[in-house]
Amino acid sequence: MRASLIQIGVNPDESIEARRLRAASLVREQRGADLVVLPELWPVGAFAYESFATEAESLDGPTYEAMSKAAADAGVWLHAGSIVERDPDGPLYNTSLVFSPDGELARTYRKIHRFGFDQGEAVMMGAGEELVTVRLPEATLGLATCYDLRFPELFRGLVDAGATVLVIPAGWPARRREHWTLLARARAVENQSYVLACGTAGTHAGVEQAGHSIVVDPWGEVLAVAGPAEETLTVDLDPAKVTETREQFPALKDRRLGLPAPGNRR
Ligand SMILES: NC(=O)CCC(=O)C(=O)O
Repeated sequence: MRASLIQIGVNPDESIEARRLRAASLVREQRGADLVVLPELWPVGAFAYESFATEAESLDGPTYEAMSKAAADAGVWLHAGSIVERDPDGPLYNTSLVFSPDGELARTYRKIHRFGFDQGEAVMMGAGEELVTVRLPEATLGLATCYDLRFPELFRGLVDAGATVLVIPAGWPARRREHWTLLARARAVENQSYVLACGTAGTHAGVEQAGHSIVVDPWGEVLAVAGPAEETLTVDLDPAKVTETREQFPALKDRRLGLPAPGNRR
């Protein structure tokens, strides 16, 4: 199973429309891959809070249009990263779009953990409430977005729902790059799953992006890692390796769920 992660640059000198066209063309170049992944909020920029409301799109908006066509032209499964979704009946959401190779919108995922504490995304967007997996012929994707990476219980839920490849689009800042790499490997090891973590390059809203998109196998080996600049990583995954790892080192079977709260035992 061939996966391509497009670590696109998000910079203020490029318009959103120009970036959409460029992203679509980069996706088309990945013909021959099974799965292509773009990062979080690449049209507007994950930290461009002041543009969230004006650039919000409906689920059939311009990013949908461009990515649906690109997926169909390339004949790939496309995790098109996320958009600022305008729900006509509710708040904005940070919503990922996954297309099948015929360009159909197969699944959407609204980011569950919003970043910013008491500002930015955390106050401007609604929180997703639903775990999302996507069945591909070779693997089951478990979806998460950026800050979600810090919440291991989300990934356990995805694994319990059958995920074998955890896909994490992000707009992660350079100043916490070590966290990004460490957490991506931790999620792979503890869940005995592939991790495809795709970040952005460039600097927007004054926040330098980490880049360093990373692909980790179910044993925690780093298969590929990008540099800080725009780059596409292409990696061959072996779906059987998930089953092998889980059988040969069956730690997931040793979980102890439902233990009582701490008592007063000495
Ligand atoms: N866009 C994000 O979710 C940023 C997350 C982040 O910067 C962090 O967890 O650190």
